[in-house]
Amino acid sequence: MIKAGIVGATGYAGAELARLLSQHPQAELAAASSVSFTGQRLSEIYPAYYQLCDIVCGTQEEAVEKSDVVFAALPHGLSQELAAECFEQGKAFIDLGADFRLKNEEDYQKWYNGTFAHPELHGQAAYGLPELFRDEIRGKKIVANPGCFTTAVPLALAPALAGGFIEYKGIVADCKTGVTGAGRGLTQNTHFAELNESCSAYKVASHRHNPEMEQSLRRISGKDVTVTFVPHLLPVNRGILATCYARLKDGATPDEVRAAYEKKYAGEYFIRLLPEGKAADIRNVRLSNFCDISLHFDPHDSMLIAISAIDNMVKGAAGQAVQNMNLLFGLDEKTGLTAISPAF
Ligand SMILES: NC(=O)C1=CN([C@@H]2O[C@H](COP(=O)(O)OP(=O)(O)OC[C@H]3O[C@@H](n4cnc5c(N)ncnc54)[C@H](OP(=O)(O)O)[C@@H]3O)[C@@H](O)[C@H]2O)C=CC1
Ligand SMILES: CC(=O)N[C@@H](CCC(=O)OP(=O)(O)O)C(=O)O
Repeated sequence: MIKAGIVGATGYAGAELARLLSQHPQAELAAASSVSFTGQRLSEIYPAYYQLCDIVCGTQEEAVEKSDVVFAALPHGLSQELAAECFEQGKAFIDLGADFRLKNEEDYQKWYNGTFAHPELHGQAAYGLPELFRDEIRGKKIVANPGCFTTAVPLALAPALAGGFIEYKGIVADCKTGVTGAGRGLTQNTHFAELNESCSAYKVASHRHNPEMEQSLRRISGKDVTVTFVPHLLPVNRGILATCYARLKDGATPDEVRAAYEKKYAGEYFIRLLPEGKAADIRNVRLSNFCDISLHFDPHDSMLIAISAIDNMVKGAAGQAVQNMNLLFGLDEKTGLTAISPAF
């Protein structure tokens, strides 16, 4: 059994990891850490886990010591020293935060107001989006788990961009998210009365996931891709819906675009390319590690509209982190992640 530890286990992403790891047939939750709840059981904080995941929260140091793989589910900026400690001790490290996602330090400074404390570790870190960058993940000790929007948008656009079927400028990603993406702490925007029965845009064209999604799309296409990205907050707990608009190049046909998606995602268990006429829907991926993608074409304006849906807490965070753990430890990627969504 792989011994897994979660640092920041009491937050939403950490708690979701605890849920998935407690059901994993080849891993055990060996440690969970918290600053605010040290000494308390995770099931005291999240009663759904009563008698199923009663682990007592300890310190960060204990989590490292007891684990083969350490998951960090901490606010941005707190993972670099922890990664260095794990690396020194030969432990695998999977960061759910953003400290290792951006390859360019200037981008990291601009969007996260931080520096690369251990530049050599950034060189070692793999970007953990297996369906696009699987080969770089195998054999690594540090994995930067992507953010939720930065999973949904690149998966929706990658085959069209890599195949050269769409213009790489002028792409628009209009995204909706569930409120758990904001974490457990309460803010005015996530207050029930402010959120319920509404839907609002935030960080319009100024969200930190913008450079991250462009980084992935540039890597897979070799082009200087730009994306106009606008996130919106929905009054639901879970889910990301990414509606991506891109202009088709002259001569590109819907059939060949669809064929490129079929080819790229053939054999990708977690990607479900929906049949023509269906639209991706967050309800159908809820609590699962699947990413549903639907393709639509607007002939009068020569547009591709690629829509992806994921559960932000699973494929957008904890599920993908477990998928990366499976890859690092040579397990079948699907291990512990085959749950399907409830039908309604
Ligand atoms: N929610 C989501 O959909 C996604 C989240 N992520 C990423 O996962 C990470 C965690 O997010 P999320 O769970 O939503 O956030 P939460 O705010 O819900 O949880 C944050 C966790 O970090 C701990 N923590 C806070 N401050 C400190 C500190 N100074 N030192 C040590 N521990 C601290 C808290 O624990 P305690 O107070 O008990 O110590 C808590 O367990 C973030 O980097 C986020 O970007 C990534 C993808 C999606
Ligand atoms: C609703 C909400 O606030 N969502 C978060 C995204 C959470 C996430 O996936 O991203 P990180 O890991 O980069 O934090 C946001 O827009 O900042």
